[in-house]
Amino acid sequence: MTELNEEGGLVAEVAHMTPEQRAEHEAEVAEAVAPDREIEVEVGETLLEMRDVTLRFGGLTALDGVSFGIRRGEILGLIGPNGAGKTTCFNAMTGVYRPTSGQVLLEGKPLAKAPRHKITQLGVARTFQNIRLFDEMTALENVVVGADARHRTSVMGALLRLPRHHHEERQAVERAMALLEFVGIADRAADKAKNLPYGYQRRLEIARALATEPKLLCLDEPAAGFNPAEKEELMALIRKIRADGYTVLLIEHDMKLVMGVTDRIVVLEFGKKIADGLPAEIRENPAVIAAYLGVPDDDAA
Ligand SMILES: Nc1ncnc2c1ncn2[C@@H]1O[C@H](COP(=O)(O)OP(=O)(O)OP(=O)(O)O)[C@@H](O)[C@H]1O
Repeated sequence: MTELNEEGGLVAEVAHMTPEQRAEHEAEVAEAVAPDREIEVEVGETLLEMRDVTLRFGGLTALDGVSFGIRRGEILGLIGPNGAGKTTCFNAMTGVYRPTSGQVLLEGKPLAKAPRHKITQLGVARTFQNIRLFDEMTALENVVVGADARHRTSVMGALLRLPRHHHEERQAVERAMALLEFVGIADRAADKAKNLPYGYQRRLEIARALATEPKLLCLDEPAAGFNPAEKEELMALIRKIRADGYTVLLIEHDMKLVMGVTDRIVVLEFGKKIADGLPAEIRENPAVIAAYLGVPDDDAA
């Protein structure tokens, strides 16, 4: 695996590897990225459930009796025209907003009034439409901070530099490095987030969300501003994340990407769920076509 030397610099050995060594190395990285997460539900069972969720902002009903489940191990697309309530769904799942009525359940347990950091600990992580990184921190530090949400050592332990804290710190750095490699930006680990190219910043957001070892990873328009080649790479990364055992919920405006990468799609319109099915079914669904009528494919969602 790529390692830190004593000065904290990066020693990248990957470039000199044989194809066999590289495959073995990639398997090691994938292993480090997905340590044993304790997930109670089996693959294919409902991991997170939105149960009849209504969310009002004053007189505006952003979500209106929305019900759907996300199954463990799937890539679920959440689409709908602008203002349909997609981001509000994310916000309801991650504790930013409380449903006016209805429930969000993770592994069958209601999230109820759990605060945001608690929901992160329980296993729901997200990225944002507008990138939110610590600009002055390095890429590596951004990921280590993300992992901190799961750290067991107390602040006192850190101050006293207890051996366990030291050990955890080292583990956190190694895992963060593996995460950067996994998303394909390890070569810029030591650069400040603000100096990274835009595509790298988006990937860094994903690495940081994965650092919390989520059961569910929610990606909010991860391809915004990407060119076609970058979109292809992102699709490959999302598939790789799922292959590593994660469950993914994806909000995305680009129909080609959504249709190409998801197993199932839920469609919202004016806060209501209007369809839920396989990509091929959604593409043919008259209610969905009507919702998007007049909107060219590439601009839709
Ligand atoms: N904090 C808020 N206060 C008031 N209204 C809000 C708030 N957040 C969202 N809304 C409204 O709720 C509705 C749903 O918004 P939401 O952002 O969830 O839609 P969206 O499907 O994610 O849209 P887009 O594709 O444009 O991001 C919109 O009418 C929006 O203006």
